[in-house]
Amino acid sequence: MVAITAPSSIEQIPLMRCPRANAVQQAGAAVPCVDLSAPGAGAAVADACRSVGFFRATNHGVPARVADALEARAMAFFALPAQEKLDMSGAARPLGYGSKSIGANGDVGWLEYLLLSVSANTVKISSLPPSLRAALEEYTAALREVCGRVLELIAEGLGVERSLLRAMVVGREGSDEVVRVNHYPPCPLLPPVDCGVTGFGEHTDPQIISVLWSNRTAGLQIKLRDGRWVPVPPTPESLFVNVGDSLQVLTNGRLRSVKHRVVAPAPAPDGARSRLSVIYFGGPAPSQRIAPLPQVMRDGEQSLYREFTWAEYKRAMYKTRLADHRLGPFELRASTNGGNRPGEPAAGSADPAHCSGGSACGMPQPQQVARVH
Ligand SMILES: O=C(O)CCC(=O)C(=O)O
Ligand SMILES: [Fe+2]
Repeated sequence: MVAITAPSSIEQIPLMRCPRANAVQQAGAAVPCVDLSAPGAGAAVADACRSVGFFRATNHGVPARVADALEARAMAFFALPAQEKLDMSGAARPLGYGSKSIGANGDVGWLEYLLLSVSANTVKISSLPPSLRAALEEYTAALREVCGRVLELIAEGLGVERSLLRAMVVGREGSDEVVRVNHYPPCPLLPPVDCGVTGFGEHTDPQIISVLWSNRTAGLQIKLRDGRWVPVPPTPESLFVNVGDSLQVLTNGRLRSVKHRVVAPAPAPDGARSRLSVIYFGGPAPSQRIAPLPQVMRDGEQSLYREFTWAEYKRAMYKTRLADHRLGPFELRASTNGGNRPGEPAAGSADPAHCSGGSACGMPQPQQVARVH
């Protein structure tokens, strides 16, 4: 989840360098898949969260009709005139309806979205169409169960008490549950070869975990530990689980939050479909202390992070850009590369993942952004 501001008049959306077509075939293998109902699922989930920070979950127990109903209601909402969408949900500050502008600090993408807080299983915005609200509430209730189950499996895989992580989010009074519905219409711009138009810029999710569903339209990519970006093939019958920054801290870095991003759907001769994704973000209560859990630490192990509360981390996050290494200021080890994650390029240095300066896409500097109006 990221902070959102009101739609702005921003006219330029950055391009990103995309994995070549042959990487798409390898991608399936790079994304771990865990059957949540299988014996040994705890070890498999913990392994995936250690090695990639992301996995595809099957046998998750959410009936297909729940996501299908939400997709239909959400697409009907996004088809409304912009003013009606704004009147119904308010401009995203950070909650509400937003278009192209993500957060308060200049991030832009080819998308529109609804960002909603859900507590006591009630979507907070009462002026949304009742059928959309009902679909969101049913979906959230189902996803909360998946989140709880995954957190139990992670605890089991880490060898700690089963309810330890789950209890921070599920059934905890005041926990910070947020749902985001992202709509990426087909983008009419033709980016240079091996590039795409940014749908949602690279970031990690700050919560404990997030669970994503998408329709059949591709676009999500994750960054592997070796620095390669790989596309995540969309499978609407599966859910995708992201390790968030808070879980990284709670496990003292054993599990690592995954960088991910979305490339906007390209125009296709057969008429590309919109991408629709719905993400449930499992965040703790604002007063929850986030620090390495004593239960996961070995004797004498040093904490890699200073303790903070979830409210403190959220405040800090609202001041940053999507791609910033937001845990940097909370790390206890001296940083040697300007607050970026170990092994990642320092801010402002050439990152081969981006279409920058012309080297990646053969484009001169001023054209590294796409004009959208
Ligand atoms: O839309 C997607 O597929 C992912 C979006 C995302 O990462 C987010 O909303 O945090
Ligand atoms: Fe995300």
